[in-house]
This record gives sequence, C-alpha cells and structure tokens, in this order.
Amino acid sequence: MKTDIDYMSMAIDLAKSAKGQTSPNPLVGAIVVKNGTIVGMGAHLRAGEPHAEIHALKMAGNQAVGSTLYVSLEPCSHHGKTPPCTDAILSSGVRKVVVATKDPNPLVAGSGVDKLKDAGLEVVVGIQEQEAIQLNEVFFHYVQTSRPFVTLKTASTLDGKIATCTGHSRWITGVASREEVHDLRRMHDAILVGVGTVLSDDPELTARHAGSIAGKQPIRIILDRQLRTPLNARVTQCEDAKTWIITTSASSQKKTEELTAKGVMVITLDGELQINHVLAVLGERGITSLLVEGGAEINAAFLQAKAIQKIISYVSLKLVGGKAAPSIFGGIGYASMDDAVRLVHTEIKPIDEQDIRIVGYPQWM
Ligand SMILES: Nc1c(/N=C/[C@H](O)[C@H](O)[C@H](O)COP(=O)(O)O)[nH]c(=O)[nH]c1=O
Ligand SMILES: Nc1c(N[C@@H]2O[C@H](COP(=O)(O)O)[C@@H](O)[C@H]2O)[nH]c(=O)[nH]c1=O
Ligand SMILES: [Zn+2]
Repeated sequence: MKTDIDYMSMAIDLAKSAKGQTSPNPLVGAIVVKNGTIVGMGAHLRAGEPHAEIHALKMAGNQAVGSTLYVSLEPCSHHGKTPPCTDAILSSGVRKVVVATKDPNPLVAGSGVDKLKDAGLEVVVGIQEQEAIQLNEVFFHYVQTSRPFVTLKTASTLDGKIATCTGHSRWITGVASREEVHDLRRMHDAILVGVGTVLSDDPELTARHAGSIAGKQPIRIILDRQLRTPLNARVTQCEDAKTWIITTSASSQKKTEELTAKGVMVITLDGELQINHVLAVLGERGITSLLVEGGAEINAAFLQAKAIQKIISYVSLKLVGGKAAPSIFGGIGYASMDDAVRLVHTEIKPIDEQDIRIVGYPQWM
C-alpha cells in the first residue's frame, strides 16, 4: 500500500520532468488517487498552459469524485494566464488535497489552501516539504525578490586557477563536466559573463551538446562597462541565441549602434554597473534564473555584492601553479579568514577520474 510520501514523491518527480521548460512559472506535479489506484497525473509543462492539477483532474475524469489529490505546490487561487486550480478542484469532487508546500507567490500564499478548507475539503500541508521547496528554489526566490536566482558556476584546477599564467584555459575540466555545464545552461533563462571572458575565451555561451530543448537557448548577458565587446565576437552572432550587453553611459553611441545593428540588445544603465542594480533590471525583464560563468572579476563582484544563491564548482585534479595565473575570485577579497563565506547544504560528487563537483549555498551574514 503506497503512502502519502510515496504519492507526493511521484508528484515531485513528475514536476521535475519539465525542468527548464516552465519559466517564469514553478515546476509542479499532481497525482489523483482513488481507493489506492492512481486515476490521474500531470505536470505543468509551460507557462501559459494548463497547470499540473488541471492535467491530472482531466485524466481522472469522474474518477476524481471522492479521490485524493497530491500536488507539489499549493493550488493557485488567482487568475494568472490560466484560471484558478482551486475552482477546478472544487468542481471535480475531490475529497482530500495533500500539498507539499505553500506557494509564496503573494497572489497565492495560503489563500489556495484556505479556499479548499473553507469549502469543506480535508487539506494536509507539508508532505515532502523540503524536497518541494528545493525543487522550486529558483521560482521561490524570484517571486519573493523579483530578482533572478543566481547560480555561480566555476571551473578550476585543484590549485584554484581558472587559466594558466599565459591565460590558457582549454580545457580545465573534462568532457563529462562540460556536458553537465551545457545541461545547466539549458536550465537557465540567462548566462552572464564579463567582457574579460569574451576577450580572453571568445565563448559562444550556448547550450550545445545532446538534448538541447529545440530553440530554447539561454539569453547571453555580457557586463561590459565601456562596450569593449568586439563586433566579431562569437557572442555577437545572434542567430542561435539572444545577446544583451549591459553597459554604462560612458560607452560610445557609435559602438552601441554597430552592436544593435547586429541584433544585440544594448542596455545602458546610469552610473557604475552595480550588481544588485543589474539583477533588478534583469528581474524586471523576466529573468528568473541566472547562471554566472565568470571570470574572476565578475565572480568577485558577485561575491562582494552577496548576490550568489548557489555555487556549482567543478574542480579538476590537476595543478598549474603560477602567481600570475588567475584564481576563481579576483577583486580585493576578505581580510580575515573569519570573514570567509561558508557554504551549507553541500554535496560533493566525483564526475570522473579527473573532476569533482561541489555544490553548495553561500550562507550570507
Ligand atoms: N575552460 C573551461 C571553462 N571555461 C569557461 C569560459 O568562460 C567559456 O564559457 C568557455 O570558453 C566555454 O565557451 P563555450 O560557451 O563553450 O564556447 N569552463 C569549464 O567548465 N571548463 C573549462 O575547462
Ligand atoms: N504552475 C502552477 C502554479 N503556479 C502558480 O500560478 C502562477 C502562474 O499562474 P498562470 O499565469 O495562470 O500560469 C505562478 O506564479 C505560481 O504562483 N500553480 C498551481 O497551482 N499549479 C501549477 O502547475
Ligand atoms: Zn494552478
């Protein structure tokens, strides 16, 4: 006999199956169970399309009467691009609703649960809550701060270098790690690098390799105070992916026009490029998840601004040495070891015989 936890785990797995497709909406999965039999299931697939509950209830049909609905996020109770799920649940005859976690979207935030309870349904909240919160770490951050959830991805040697003293960097990590990074890029609304990386690596910043969701390429964002991005840089070829260059009023109007003519979106901010201001602008433009890929000065700027929610570090078990070789974080740095930022909820995993991956969440004081 399956338990509430079994069914909720299935709903969460269903939600996960649409990872990378639903932005700016959350990932949600739903299962309808009648007398121990699954009679309907569904996942939210794309923003603007039906919610997970609607798919599951549709599949259940009149088997939903007297059933239990398991859903990984509190059913919505407002009219967004789609009608409220609570209305559909109430008219379906569902008797009991099990919710993994409440929806922090100010438009919902407990009102979905209240509506169902007021209508006399049995409602249970908190089954597999931690898993459900982790699943939507991006959406929960964005909907509460209106800023993108920032993941910093780094790739370095064991001695912390992101290139040799001559600037050579291809490659530090192996194919398996680099494949994972392409998957990671695909899951993000945008990738951000500094113009230094464009000048040194001339990266394409697209999610290539197997399985890329057709046509879905993250937006490439370049922080470039004086518009030094070369007109022939690969990131200015806009056939496969959009490119936004964020600059300041110090940059030349002529270069702005030349880049714009190539299809690049040049966004000019007043004054200096402050990370938190850049994030507010990206949030306003609907960027809910941002993958920062360095280099050292950009990484340092995000560290200094305490603007990193998650770090994914690939460390290659090789050594290059060199005082002049750039390390993961440039900038001034902290004076005292006591000021070091600690990572929590860490996971350390070997990728292959040469690389390990460290994932953690900076604990900002
Ligand atoms: N040099 C390495 C990295 N280097 C990352 C650079 O910032 C830049 O993204 C690369 O040049 C990849 O560019 P493209 O978008 O694939 O054309 N990143 C890694 O994960 N491993 C490495 O060895
Ligand atoms: N995707 C999803 C929910 N998403 C919630 O609804 C909001 C989007 O509404 P709309 O614009 O109509 O798609 C979104 O911000 C989040 O609060 N809710 C649910 O009950 N089930 C779902 O599957
Ligand atoms: Zn809904």
